[in-house]
Amino acid sequence: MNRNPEEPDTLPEDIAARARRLLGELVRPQLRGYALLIGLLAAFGLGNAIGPVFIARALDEGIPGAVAGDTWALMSPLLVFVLITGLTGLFDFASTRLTGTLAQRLMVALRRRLFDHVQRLGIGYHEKSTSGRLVARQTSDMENIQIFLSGSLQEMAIGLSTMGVIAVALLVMDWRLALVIFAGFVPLLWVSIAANRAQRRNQRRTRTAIARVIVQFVETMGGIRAVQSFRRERTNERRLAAEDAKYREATAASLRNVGWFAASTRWIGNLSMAGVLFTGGWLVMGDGLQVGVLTAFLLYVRRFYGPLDELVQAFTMYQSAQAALEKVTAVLDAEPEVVEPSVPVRLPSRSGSGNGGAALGAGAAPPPAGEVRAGRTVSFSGVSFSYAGGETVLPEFDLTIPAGQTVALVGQTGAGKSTLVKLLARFYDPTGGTIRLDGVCLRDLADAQLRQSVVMVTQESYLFGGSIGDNIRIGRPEATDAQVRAAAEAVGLAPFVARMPDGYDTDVKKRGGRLSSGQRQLVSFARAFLADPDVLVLDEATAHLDIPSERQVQAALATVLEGRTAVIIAHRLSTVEIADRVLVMEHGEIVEDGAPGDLITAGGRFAGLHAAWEESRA
Ligand SMILES: Nc1ncnc2c1ncn2[C@@H]1O[C@H](COP(=O)(O)OP(=O)(O)OP(=O)(O)O)[C@@H](O)[C@H]1O
Repeated sequence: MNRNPEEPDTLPEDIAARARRLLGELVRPQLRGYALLIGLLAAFGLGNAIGPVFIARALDEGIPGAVAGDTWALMSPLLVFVLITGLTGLFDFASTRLTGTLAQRLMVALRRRLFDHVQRLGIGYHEKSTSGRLVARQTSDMENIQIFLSGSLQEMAIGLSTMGVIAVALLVMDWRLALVIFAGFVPLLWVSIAANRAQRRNQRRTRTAIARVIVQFVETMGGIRAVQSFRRERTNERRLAAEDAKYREATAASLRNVGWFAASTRWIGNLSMAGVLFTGGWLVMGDGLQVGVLTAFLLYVRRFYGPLDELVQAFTMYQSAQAALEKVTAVLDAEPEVVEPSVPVRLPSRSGSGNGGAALGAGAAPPPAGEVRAGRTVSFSGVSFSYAGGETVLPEFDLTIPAGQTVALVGQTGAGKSTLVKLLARFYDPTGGTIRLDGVCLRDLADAQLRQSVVMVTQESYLFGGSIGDNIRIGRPEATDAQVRAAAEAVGLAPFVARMPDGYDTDVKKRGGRLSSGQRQLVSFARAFLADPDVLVLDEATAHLDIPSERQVQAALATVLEGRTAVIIAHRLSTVEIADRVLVMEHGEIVEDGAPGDLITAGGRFAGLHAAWEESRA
């Protein structure tokens, strides 16, 4: 399996075989349709090929018969010819329609499969692989496969079946002339094999080159603000031009190959024609071959080599589609780094109130003294971690966070705070050791239960197209409007929504572009609160908020964090004030652990950080 998320330009050796297997899997559910298609194409090829037999009959028997007064002798083969060509047209229509339908179905299945798979690939894959490459797979590569399946494949099948039927007809009519034509096959085969090899190489290069062009485009558009702010336009233009040049080069090589292939096949066809005329003329003179048979032969030779031009085109598209399918296969072969267990373990049911969203604005009753009402116990035992191929970020460490506790993680940039919470949300699995939730290893939990139990809010605050209400409801799709409003009120989003033209129905526009980054952050807060998880992770989640908004969120946090376990990463120490416990991290290790007041009194690193923060506020 290809585990390299970068999906290198040099694909694994057996990729062609794997792509064929994938195609087989996609074709299997529609085998009947394909069988019917083969029947229609064979009928079309037969009809197409059999016509000249009746023209020969009209010439050799019909005209002499008509001259002798028997008009029917000429009419009957012509009528059959008209009937056969009419039927052939029907077969052509039916096979074209069916090809289109089958191609569409296959493409939809492939597109869905790719989309579903890519969505499920781990964060590790997406952090390393550029989204532009995946866009190339879903657009340009898919388009190439589609063009081949819905057009070129049919041309190829018709061309080949016509040639097959004609070959038989030629043998029946005159085997000596037929052999002259077949002799052309030897150089034709040699040329085809050579062109096939070169074309496969060229098309793989072309696919890679176009993907790079798309990557450039997607990255530029994704970071358009940074591009314009730092005047990167020229640099990006130069980069795109360089990628375009590579694409041009790859395409030119492919076209050169098609050019010489087409020219060689045509020349071979013309040589065959000359050979048939020469041998046929000689046979007419010396062996009594009828002129009508020779005429039919010449018509056949034209029909025999006629589809070759289309075959050359179809063959180019075939190679392009094959290269595209290989690229798609490589993505489909990438395995999720975080694997769901085949037999998941369920978390024990939570003590106290369930996930009813009781905290949302309603103000939950405090737990009886000494009892933790809800939340889950989080434990790290002998956990170590390093990103793929990288240095150790977290050396072996142990940590237990009792249910219901709010822990603040502080430490310098790069200390490993985000890495620790990414492990807790199981975006990655630890390199060593075990992380447990109420004693159950995260690896043993069903994905759905894990995502329900641990929710992470980051400073990214990604909003999807749709209304503010839709975006909050992502936290819990079945939530009522009242619950959505309660969540918004809890985090201080409600006054802002009230000022929007359509309230909760206001469209947030692309990626929430209509909202300020602070407002987007409040929406993702509301979303997380509505989700009502057992464990809430806030990674710099208040970074974009102004001081009043942050205060408001903090006031809400006191209510919302109650009854659940929370891990908060914050550079602004104001957030730490609501924590029961502070962990100071340095180089992936926990160097201080205690209640905020105790740590300040102890005068260690946290006390230093706190003093500096107090000073900055003064
Ligand atoms: N996806 C990744 N691939 C490889 N290395 C990574 C990745 N993400 C983080 N790192 C590395 O892991 C180390 C810890 O990073 P992490 O983001 O956990 O730090 P942090 O304490 O959260 O920093 P900050 O406060 O700046 O957010 C850093 O050295 C960083 O370079």
